[in-house]
Amino acid sequence: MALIELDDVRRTFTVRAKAGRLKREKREVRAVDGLTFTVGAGECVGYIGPNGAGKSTTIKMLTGILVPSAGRLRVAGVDPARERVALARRIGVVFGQRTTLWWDLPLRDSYELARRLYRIPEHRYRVNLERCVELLDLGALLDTPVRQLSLGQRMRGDLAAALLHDPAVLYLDEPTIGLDVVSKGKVREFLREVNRDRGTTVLLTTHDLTDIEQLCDRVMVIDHGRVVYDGGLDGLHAVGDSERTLVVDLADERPPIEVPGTRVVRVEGPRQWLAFPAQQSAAPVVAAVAARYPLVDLSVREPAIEDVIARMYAEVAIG
Ligand SMILES: Nc1ncnc2c1ncn2[C@@H]1O[C@H](COP(=O)(O)OP(=O)(O)OP(=O)(O)O)[C@@H](O)[C@H]1O
Repeated sequence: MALIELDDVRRTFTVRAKAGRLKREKREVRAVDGLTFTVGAGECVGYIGPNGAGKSTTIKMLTGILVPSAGRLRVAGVDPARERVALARRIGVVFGQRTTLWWDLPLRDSYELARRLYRIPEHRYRVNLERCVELLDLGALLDTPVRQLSLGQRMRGDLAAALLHDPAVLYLDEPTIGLDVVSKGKVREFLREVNRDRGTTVLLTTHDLTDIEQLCDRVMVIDHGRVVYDGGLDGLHAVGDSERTLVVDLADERPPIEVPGTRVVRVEGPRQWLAFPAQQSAAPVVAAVAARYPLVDLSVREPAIEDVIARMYAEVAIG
């Protein structure tokens, strides 16, 4: 069942740009330019793209904050802009950059307010709160005012607040931004649990590609308001022509070695770096090196997803 459905959704903004000393001209910006896709129940989808690609505009339309200029949009069967109250019961939203919690209130009171706002049945509220408190390690923080929480603690508090009413869909906008490695790990672990065990559908916007690697089976890349890639991470490597690297420690220093299907990209003493296409298995390359040269050690390095996407953006810009 599709929980998020977009059919040729568009959103334009009219901006006034300076044209000469006194004149101002109206110009149309196509922030979202014909998006058509669906997200099925239980999926965790990474929604990524360069700055200004149209990600926030999409999320704002999905939360009913912005009305599309054209096209059809449904979230859990609801038209977001027309049925905002019904939608609020079905979605949870977490913005890494700002909190939905009451700044001066202890976490506990913010949650109590959410209970009343969403009219969450007492029993369900208690079960959900207990679960979030345990998984997010919030027990010692419940009586602390939000303004006294660290960024990582506040983010964990926000995640709990977004899930108390059992939403079917969770939108996450940069949920790990500014967090240290340990806090990022905790947030990701929790999100994995929410997606896998509760079956909550997740749409995740992030510039941190480790979030995507660790959480999402499907990635959508958007640029200039259009989908330019929709598929798995592996496929993204193929589209971006990415390369893996075999790092070999030879028994002695040599000029760049010659192995079919690879090229030496770096030499440092007896260590050489051989690049080969990411979709290709490393096994034949390893076998070919071992058959021709005396080896001490070797390892394979995966391509950085950042590089893959940068290449893809470059291709899109050129094409
Ligand atoms: N309220 C607005 N008025 C005019 N133009 C807007 C408005 N909101 C967004 N835009 C324009 O629409 C385009 C898409 O913006 P959007 O914020 O959706 O991108 P984004 O992918 O979320 O970028 P980022 O990664 O920087 O957050 C940009 O060109 C932006 O300048």
